[in-house]
Amino acid sequence: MLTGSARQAYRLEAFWIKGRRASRDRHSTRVCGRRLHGIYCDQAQQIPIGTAAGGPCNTEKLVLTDNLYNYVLAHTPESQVLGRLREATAEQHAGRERNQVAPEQGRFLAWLVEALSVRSAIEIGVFTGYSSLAIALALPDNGCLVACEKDEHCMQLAREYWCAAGIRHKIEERMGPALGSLQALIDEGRNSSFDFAFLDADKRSYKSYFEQLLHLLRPGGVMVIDNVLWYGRVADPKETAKNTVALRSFNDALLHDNRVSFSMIPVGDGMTLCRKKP
Ligand SMILES: C[S@@+](CC[C@H](N)C(=O)[O-])C[C@H]1O[C@@H](n2cnc3c(N)ncnc32)[C@H](O)[C@@H]1O
Repeated sequence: MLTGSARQAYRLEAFWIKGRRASRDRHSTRVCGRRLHGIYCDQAQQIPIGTAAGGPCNTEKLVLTDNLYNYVLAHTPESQVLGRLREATAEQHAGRERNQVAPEQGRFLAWLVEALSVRSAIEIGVFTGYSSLAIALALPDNGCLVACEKDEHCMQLAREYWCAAGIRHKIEERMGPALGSLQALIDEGRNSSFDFAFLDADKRSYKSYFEQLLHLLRPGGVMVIDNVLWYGRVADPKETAKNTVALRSFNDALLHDNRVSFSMIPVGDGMTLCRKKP
């Protein structure tokens, strides 16, 4: 039984559950069945590396049923202000609330920020500010989140809740197309100054954002990239929409990128955690 904001979140996330289930089913049969990528090399250690798709994959796979997802939500702490923002987004941006990260993803981001002792963070794609708020609440009082967004309309709700949560002073807004905002940060000499980045904007620009964020992250810094499974479509060759193709290409390119180590996690719509190698 869910209460209050968790129940609301559960309703909002119903489609995520479907997307994730489809993704898992397709992923398991496709990925376990054949080798998807060639051998590449971990330059740090000069060890040839294949992918986990190369051999048998008999590990028991967990199907995230509605009941189980309900259980996950019931064990996902969410502050009241985050719950209220979720409800306000559903009311004021009805039909677009799926843009928000799921509650367990917000919690995961906040936990990473705490665990990695992040002081300076950057987010690409704010929408109504749910993930920004989760990150900023987890930052120390003198921490900073640079929040990049182009849509002034959705930022109004974000600002309202950042103020309500008492974390407005931690947020530096960068309004406008994010490629320009990131280039401005690079030009201002903020290279290698960020501990943490969260990428959640237009999918076709992910490769460009990734390159810019690599400049801005310090060595050892961590970047989290959202929607890497794109409702399971990345694993379905019949899906040829531009966003799907872009995400597939982004995921493939990472396999050969020796500047980072990474791990793809099937949480929400899929998140990849990347660490810039020192
Ligand atoms: C998926 S939503 C972000 C959701 C947010 N991270 C959350 O959890 O609430 C993507 C956002 O990226 C923004 N966006 C898309 N293209 C952009 C661009 N070129 N520059 C800046 N923001 C962009 C959209 O306006 C939208 O608000």
